[in-house]
Amino acid sequence: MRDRIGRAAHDYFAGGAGAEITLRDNHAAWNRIALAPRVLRGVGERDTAVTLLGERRRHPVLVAPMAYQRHAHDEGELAMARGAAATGTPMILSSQTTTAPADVARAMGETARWMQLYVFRDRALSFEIVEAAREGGYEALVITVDFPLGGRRDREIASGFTATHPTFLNHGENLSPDVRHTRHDPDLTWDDIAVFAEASALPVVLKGILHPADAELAVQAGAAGLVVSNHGGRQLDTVVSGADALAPVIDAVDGRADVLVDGGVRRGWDVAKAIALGANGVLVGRHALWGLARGGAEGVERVLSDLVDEFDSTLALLGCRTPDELSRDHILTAPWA
Ligand SMILES: Cc1cc2nc3c(=O)[nH]c(=O)nc-3n(C[C@H](O)[C@H](O)[C@H](O)COP(=O)(O)O)c2cc1C
Ligand SMILES: CCCCC(=O)C(=O)O
Repeated sequence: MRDRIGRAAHDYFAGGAGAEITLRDNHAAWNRIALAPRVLRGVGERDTAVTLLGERRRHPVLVAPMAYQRHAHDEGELAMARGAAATGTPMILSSQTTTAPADVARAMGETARWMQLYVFRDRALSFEIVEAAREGGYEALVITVDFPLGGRRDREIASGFTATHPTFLNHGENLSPDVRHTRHDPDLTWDDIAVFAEASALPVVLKGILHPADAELAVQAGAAGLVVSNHGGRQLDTVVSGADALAPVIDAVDGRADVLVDGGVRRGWDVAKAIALGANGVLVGRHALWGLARGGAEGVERVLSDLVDEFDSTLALLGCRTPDELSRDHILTAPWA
């Protein structure tokens, strides 16, 4: 993959903060959960559909927002969108998209798309994103709240990735790490959320919650959903994984908002564990990105359809016909953990 996309882009995509302890733990944490199947429950007829933000979806998987996708594949976000749409997978488009939101919306067709929002010091830039979300028929605004500034990413610093494909917001300049990591508004607070909710007239999802007390504040701020996430281990090293942070957040939210989770999700049973713990949906980041880099739209489609198929067969093997039938009764702390 390094040969295909170049070392700097590879290290930007693959890397995490610091010594990447959290990055490694994100997937390992799912493996510390053991499954406890039930048998003889008649699982011949199954349906993977779930309800997310009040809408019925074919399955609980979404594509996570990821910046600069043309650095992974020439067709970038367009190919990601086509692969996602082919599998009925909602895509969350990054603020740092290298394809116009309107073009991505067309490629998604009937499949849902959500827009991710970074709040920059230059608020006008952020309102451009909100406007594009409305115009492109995006169904939710995902405000990322774990990025007051960029994390210290040793691998990225060493290989010096500069984003050279123009993004929809930067009108021409290259995005060096210094620019990328200092445009964000570090003074953002809970009070600002309502402004964007109002401007977009869309349901707001807050992405990057790990602490149950923040989950409570998110509900109070009117969030329709939240994403339990450590940003793919890219922000602060040694923070807790999404898998481990999930249950306390679900308990704090207590059904008042949808809860999604991400970080290290690669297998159908990872998805099943998230749903069994009480999540409504799961975001997939790098796993989809490597599909894109390997094979464009077809590569994305393969990765996502395999993941959903594997989730479906996991349901059967756990004795469930629908995601609703998954519960904490199906999970244990792994004896090997
Ligand atoms: C290359 C890359 C770029 C990302 N860009 C964004 C972004 O623009 N906005 C955002 O909210 N999260 C961004 N993220 C974080 C992802 O949305 C997601 O939280 C994380 O990748 C999930 O972990 P996983 O890659 O292990 O699935 C990015 C992640 C990666 C790997
Ligand atoms: C300004 C950087 C946005 C991309 C991002 O969120 C990431 O690299 O993790």
